[in-house]
Amino acid sequence: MISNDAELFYAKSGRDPLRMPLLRTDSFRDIDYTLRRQFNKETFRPFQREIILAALDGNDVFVQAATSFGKSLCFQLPAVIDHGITIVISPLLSLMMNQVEALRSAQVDARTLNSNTPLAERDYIYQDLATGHPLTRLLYVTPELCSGEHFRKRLRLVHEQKELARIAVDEAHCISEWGHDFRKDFKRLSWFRDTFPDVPIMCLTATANEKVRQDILSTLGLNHSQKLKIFSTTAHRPNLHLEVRFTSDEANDRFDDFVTWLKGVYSRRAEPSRKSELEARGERVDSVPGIIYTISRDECEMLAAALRQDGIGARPFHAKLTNREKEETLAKWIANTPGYGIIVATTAFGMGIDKENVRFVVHWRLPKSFEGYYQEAGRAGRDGNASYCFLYYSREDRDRISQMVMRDSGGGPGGGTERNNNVAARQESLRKLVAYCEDTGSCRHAAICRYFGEQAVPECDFACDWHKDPADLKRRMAAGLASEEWVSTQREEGRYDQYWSD
Ligand SMILES: Nc1ncnc2c1ncn2[C@@H]1O[C@H](COP(=O)(O)OP(=O)(O)OP(=O)(O)O)[C@@H](O)[C@H]1O
Repeated sequence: MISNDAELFYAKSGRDPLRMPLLRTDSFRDIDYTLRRQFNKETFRPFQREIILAALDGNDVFVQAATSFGKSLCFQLPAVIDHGITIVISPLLSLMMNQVEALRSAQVDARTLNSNTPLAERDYIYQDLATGHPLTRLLYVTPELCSGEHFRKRLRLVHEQKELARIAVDEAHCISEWGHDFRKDFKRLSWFRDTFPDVPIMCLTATANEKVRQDILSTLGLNHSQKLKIFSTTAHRPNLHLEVRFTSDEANDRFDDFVTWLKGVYSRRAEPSRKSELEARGERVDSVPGIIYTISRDECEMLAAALRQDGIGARPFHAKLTNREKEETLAKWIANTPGYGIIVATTAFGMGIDKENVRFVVHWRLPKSFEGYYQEAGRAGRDGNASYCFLYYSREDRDRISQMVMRDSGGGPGGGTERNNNVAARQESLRKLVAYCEDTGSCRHAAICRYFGEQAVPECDFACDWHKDPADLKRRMAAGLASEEWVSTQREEGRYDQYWSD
């Protein structure tokens, strides 16, 4: 039964009452006011307004947008305005926790239900859902939890009361077996559309090619939706300066090269005019927030220790540290605490990290996928200021990483179409990343946009190594890499069969 007020609202807004749970009043639809009051932001970024209005109009929405675009706001703001609860499905506990903390400090009743949730909080959330009229506005959950009958029963109850406002699937590329981060449990999210055909779904990702996008839409049952709105914006991040640095096992010069670069940055920051500008912003001359991605725990620990010995504040971050150690490192890094300028991380530290002033991201080794490279580099420059992303590439690493990708996928094809598709997709993604590294004839930004299926060539204001000096790029590659002949002899002798444990 829909109240008169609500009927009036629907008549005014043109929204279909059967399509959406009840709403509050018209005044709550002042999205600019909510942006300022609740989210403490002055203006929408390009396309955020359109996406939010499409969601508030009860549409299913697919959002593909660059890293740091501000995708979270696109479901968080409607969740604050709409009546009922929004369920946010997210693959990473750290990502959920960061978002919940930020929302709670903005006075939004957001919670998370996952394997780490304390018992008392878990009980509270289940009781809140059991009322059918939950007070929680956003509930962050893992895809695994959504498969459990206990949780599903509670959601049915909430839905019967017309209080299930929306399902938001963050990092939606994890749904697709054609994607780099495929998670089996994301496939089971088809349950939502099957069970609640009237509840809108929003899915968001920074890394989907056409095949992945189609897979996401069909898995979630959105491909035949009459009310689907697709927003696809460029992957281009113009403020990131992209560079490949070539090396080899024999040269083994990453450490010296990096330290020389970093000390050069420190001395430029120490110049009088720059120094006073930095100090006015509360920044230190000899500390630049950054992330170095390594491929293994051992390398991560050793590199952080070596940098500290050189007087550079660097801390390791990997899956084997205790939760307490990880939380402390992250908090101190975010607060720009002396000694915590650089995080040396394995890929356990990736999606969703949202520190605005990260000035560089270095890939110490070749990442395992193109998407992983883009996601991780995307942690840099989230405040829009110029930031550096460089990747150390060697052909020996290329062969080792290929071995690792084969090993991760169980040695190759065999074991079901889904798995075979994923193995093939991951190998293809790595192949394209290798081609990107060895390409000395085109803009890095253009190559990234091409990878994600964009036709238009983005503008690059000398923000990549090719645009800066194409001849130097060619020269550096020729001088820096081991020859294919050498690498293939070594490979035949099994020299690259050993790989790292991550
Ligand atoms: N309209 C806005 N005005 C100012 N800041 C904004 C606005 N929208 C979002 N932000 C900020 O931009 C940052 C990035 O947002 P968010 O974490 O949602 O990015 P994202 O698109 O999910 O990126 P990624 O895919 O890289 O994780 C956050 O710090 C967020 O608070």
